[in-house]
Amino acid sequence: MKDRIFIEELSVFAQIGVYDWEQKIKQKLIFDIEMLWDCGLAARTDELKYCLNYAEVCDFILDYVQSKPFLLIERVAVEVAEQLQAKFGIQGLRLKLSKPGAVAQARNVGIIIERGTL
Ligand SMILES: Nc1nc2c(c(=O)[nH]1)N=C([C@H](O)[C@@H](O)CO)CN2
Repeated sequence: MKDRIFIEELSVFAQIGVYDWEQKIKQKLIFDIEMLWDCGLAARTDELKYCLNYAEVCDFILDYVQSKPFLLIERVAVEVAEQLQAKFGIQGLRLKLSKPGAVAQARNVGIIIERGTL
């Protein structure tokens, strides 16, 4: 089974950064996520309750990342991945977290993590 639900360029404004000035502002983070999910039952029944609801996943990420301050993007990425696996029963995922404003000379910087089997 290789089915995946994906989310591209989910933007959230977060209190994120290691410097004092960064904790006084909000900065944009962008999530790109692929989540392993067997879509067979949802496809056969056409019922929302059997799918991995990408809208619910997005709402959860927005609430979680806006709920508290973070220093490192590593912490955001790993915590969100662990929360998604536990809350939604996702066996495997790939999560890319971008902080596009962090380095003026770079178009983008960030982290990519994988958990479970993909
Ligand atoms: N690997 C990381 N490197 C850096 C991080 C980070 O979260 N992970 N953060 C910063 C600063 O907060 C930076 O974004 C300010 O411009 C530096 N390096």
